Amino acid sequence: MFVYSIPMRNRFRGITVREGVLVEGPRGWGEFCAFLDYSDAECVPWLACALESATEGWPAPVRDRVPVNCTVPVVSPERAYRIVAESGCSTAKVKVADPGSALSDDLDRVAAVRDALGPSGAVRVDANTAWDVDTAVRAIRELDRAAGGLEYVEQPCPTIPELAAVRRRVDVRIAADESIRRAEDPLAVAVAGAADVAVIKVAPLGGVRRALEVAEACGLPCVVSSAVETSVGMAAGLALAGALPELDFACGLGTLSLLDGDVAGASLRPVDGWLPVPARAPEPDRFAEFAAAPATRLRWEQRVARVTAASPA
Ligand SMILES: O=C(O)CCC(=O)C1=CC=C[C@@H](O)[C@@H]1C(=O)O
Ligand SMILES: [Mg+2]
Repeated sequence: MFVYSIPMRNRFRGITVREGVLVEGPRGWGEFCAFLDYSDAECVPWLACALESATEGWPAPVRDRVPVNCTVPVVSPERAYRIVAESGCSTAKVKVADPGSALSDDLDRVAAVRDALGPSGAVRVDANTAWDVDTAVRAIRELDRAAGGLEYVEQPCPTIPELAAVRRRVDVRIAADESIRRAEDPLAVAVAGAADVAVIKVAPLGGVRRALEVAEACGLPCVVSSAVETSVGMAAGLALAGALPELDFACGLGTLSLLDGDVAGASLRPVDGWLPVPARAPEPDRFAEFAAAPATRLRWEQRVARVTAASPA
């Protein structure tokens, strides 16, 4: 079991360092990297995903490469422009509604992203549950204008009824993310008519097979998105995107660019907006450069032991 610690190039999801555990099994390597604010119970599917990669392997893919969006953190318009221009992607997801920035900052950021993409690119935004219904309706209309049209808005509000209420009042697609990955019942979203798109993440949903079941059962077009893993964990996200019967949207699997390093020399970085679907995770042959400090290693070893104890036999 390896415990890694990698600095991030930009603050994203409230963190500036990415930590996690690499586990090896008969089918190769898996990554367990649930964010530190997750409870042991919430970590159970994340560990199951890592163990699936290491011990079972993945279902056969139906495609050999997938389109990828670039991900724009809460950065200046100038930096946002450079991130998109350098990414080679034709779709960009922009983080908005961060507590530390105003709507005007978000409007400037999405306008710069549109400038970098040109008129044919796709712009999506992610509010991570930050707004109430009225604020969401107002912000979405302004962001839609500033972006020259939005592909979709991800999780504008915290609850399914709020998503449904916003969806009735705006002309932009609504994507559900937290309502799927942190929900007791990931399928409630579709039942409530609360979203047009389902964001599916392989680790929080418990692995490729479980995520494929959720995708099929929710009956919505799906977007595969990462949890900001290293290339080891990213491979499982690519295996999911590779095995989905339909792939309607570019995948949020370009997040290695958010990390200032990678445990694998064969890094899964998009080329011209595409990533290959790998048969197994790349070897973490650069792990030694990112080995976590002893106290961090012990904390993660103890977390893995607790989550293993909390996992069904
Ligand atoms: O989907 C993407 O473009 C990248 C992944 C991404 O946006 C996220 C990863 C993990 C947690 C969140 O910060 C965020 C999300 O909400 O989708
Ligand atoms: Mg999201």
